[in-house]
Parts: sequence; structure tokens; C-alpha cells
Amino acid sequence: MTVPHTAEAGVQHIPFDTLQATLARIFERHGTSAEVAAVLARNCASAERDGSHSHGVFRIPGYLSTLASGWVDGHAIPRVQDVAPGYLAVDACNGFAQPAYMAAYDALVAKARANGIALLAIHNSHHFAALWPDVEPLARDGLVALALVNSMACVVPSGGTRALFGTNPIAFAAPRAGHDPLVFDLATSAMAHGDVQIAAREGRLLPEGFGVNRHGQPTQDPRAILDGGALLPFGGVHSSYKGSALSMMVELLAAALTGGHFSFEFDWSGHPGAQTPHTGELIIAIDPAKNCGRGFAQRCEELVQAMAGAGQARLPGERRYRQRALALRGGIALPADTWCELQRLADMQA
Ligand SMILES: NC(=O)C1=CN([C@@H]2O[C@H](COP(=O)(O)OP(=O)(O)OC[C@H]3O[C@@H](n4cnc5c(N)ncnc54)[C@H](OP(=O)(O)O)[C@@H]3O)[C@@H](O)[C@H]2O)C=CC1
Ligand SMILES: O=C(O)C1=NCCCC1
Repeated sequence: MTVPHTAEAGVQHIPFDTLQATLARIFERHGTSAEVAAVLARNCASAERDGSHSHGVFRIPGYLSTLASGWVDGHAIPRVQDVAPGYLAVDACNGFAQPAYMAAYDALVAKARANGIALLAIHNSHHFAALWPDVEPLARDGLVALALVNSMACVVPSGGTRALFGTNPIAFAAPRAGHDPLVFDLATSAMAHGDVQIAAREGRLLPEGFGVNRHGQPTQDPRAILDGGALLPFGGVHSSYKGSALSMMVELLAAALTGGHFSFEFDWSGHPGAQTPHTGELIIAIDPAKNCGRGFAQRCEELVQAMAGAGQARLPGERRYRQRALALRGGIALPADTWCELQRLADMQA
């Protein structure tokens, strides 16, 4: 099953609430509880709204084939454990990471405010989405936030010969005086796996230094990367050890520390169609008011102004916020055939 996303087709502008409701119906009709469907639909619709196309509706077929394969439990009810004053653990019970996060969100915020810092360790979970939706709300609640998640072995460690790490993104958010939070969200690989898939579908070559083929030879062909090849860590040929070190850190914090699988550890071969990595996620929330009073957001603003003064043309997150404002005004632009297919999926019985 594919959800087409072709530029040539006519474009329709869909209100956010309509897309979200349609996605929720799709999830519920294809094997999730209403609660899980609501969380995944908001997440996926938000990604599409913000132009995070590698983790928007492009992901729907992957979600559905995974649910059909029995690899993930769409009805899982997460178990939250209060481990220590600044420490929460959640067993996602082989469900998606975001409902597990939502089950512990209020407790995480309360702990961060009480202790100054708190962490949330999620394991036995599947994360198939962009990471910024996991940190931006914390910054809107006045906290500084960091999130890390590992995925599936598709990245060769620096100097290595075979895939071991996931694309392992890191997302950070900080409150900024008078503005939307400052947010970055980046894969520690040269490119997100989803963007490799999109490039393959559109027949585009990748820049040099992004991946290798199944023989370990450099390639710019996304299909060769997907067909037994691998991505390289970010940083380019001379500095990929930096991306590799960060990816290693993500494996340790998102998997070893939480009790989740490393990206190379889980075996989904018994579940044809499975695409969601069965790993872990770590979220850290810090209350800046504990040390800086109300001043942190202002300091953040001073840094941003200084960066602009130094010539930085745009901030991370800025493109997304601009895209969000456009989409909330005029609707989310979807190729007509994509919208048609989503409606068909929402109306069909599993
Ligand atoms: N769940 C999972 O296991 C995985 C999820 N992902 C997701 O894939 C998505 C894409 O990741 P990736 O391809 O690395 O993201 P990008 O390289 O597109 O962007 C990374 C960050 O850099 C910012 N940025 C991009 N260009 C500039 C620029 N010229 N100046 C300043 N800032 C800039 C972006 O802001 P802006 O958003 O405004 O463009 C963003 O915050 C992420 O949301 C990530 O979470 C990736 C790997 C695995
Ligand atoms: O784009 C990526 O890289 C990934 N996204 C979702 C989970 C698997 C890796």
C-alpha cells in the first residue's frame, strides 16, 4: 500500500483539524485504541502541518503495515513508574512512545518544577515520528528540554564497515522571551532515513558523503543505501566521527539507560511489514527558573539576537514555524491523490 505524494497532482488545502480527525480514524480502523489513535494523529498531522514531510502522512503506510504485522501493540496501556524524585520510567508495553510520554507528561513537568530537573525514561517502545513534538510543549511550559531516541541499524559508525547505529535524532527546546521556543531536531546521520526513502521515490541523487552501498562503497544513489547499503553519520568525510559520537551517546541514553533495545538488537524478521524500531527514548526537562529566575528566556533572546548580529540567516525551527503559520491560515497542502487515499483508508474497515 502506498500513499502517493506527487508534486504534479492537484493540491488540496486541508484544515489541520480535518487532517487530524482523518488520521485518527485511519489509526483506529487499522488496529489502535481511540486513545493511541488520537495521540498518533495529532503527532503526524502536526508534522505534516509544519512541513516535516519525512514524518508526516508519508509515514501512514509504514504505521499500517507495522500494525498489520503484529509487531507493535496499538492497544498498549503504558505503565508509569515513579523511580526517584527526579526520575520517571515508563514501560510502553510494546506500544508507541508518544502515548507512553503523554501518560507521564504532567508528572515529568511537576518533577522538573519541584526538583529543578527530571528525566523520563521510556522503554519497550516504538518511535516512528519527528522528535520536536516531544520537546516543544515542554519549552512552552517554561522548561528547557532535551529528547533522544534511537531507531534501527542503518548507519555505519565512523571508520566502520557495517550498519550499527540508528539515525538517532536529538531534539532540544528552550523558552525564548516573546517568541516561539527555540527548537532544533536533527538526525545524527547525514540524512534521516525517511528522507532517503523520499529521495528514492522521487528519483533524486543524494549529496556526496551521505551513504555507502551494500559493498561499503560510497554512493549517491538512495536506492543503493536502502537496498543493503547504509547511511554515514553527519559531519562529512572529515568529521563524521562527531556525528558518530553523538549517535553512540543516543544509543546509550535512549536504550541502555532506559532499558530499551540498541538499534542493532531487535529482530523484526518474524514480522514482515514491520517498520517501527522497537527501542527506547529519554526526555530530560530542566526548570531554568531554579537558577536564572525569570531571566533564562531573556538570555536566550540575547543569544538569538547576537547570532543574527553575527550573520546567522535563520534559526533552527524558524522554517517550521513559518510553515505552521501558513498551514494554519490556508490549510495543509496535500496532493489531491494523497488526500483521496487518506480518506479511503479512513473509511475502510481493517
Ligand atoms: N523517530 C526516529 O527514530 C527518527 C526521526 N527523525 C526525524 O527526522 C526529522 C528530520 O531530521 P533531519 O533531516 O536531521 O533534519 P534537518 O536536517 O532537516 O534539520 C535539522 C535541524 O536543523 C534546522 N535547520 C535546517 N537547516 C537550517 C539552516 N540552514 N539554518 C539553521 N537551522 C537549520 C532545522 O530547523 P527547521 O525544522 O526549521 O528546518 C532542524 O531543527 C527530524 O524531525 C527527526 O526527529 C530522524 C531520525 C530518526
Ligand atoms: O527517518 C528516520 O531516520 C526514521 N524515522 C522513523 C523511525 C525510523 C528512522
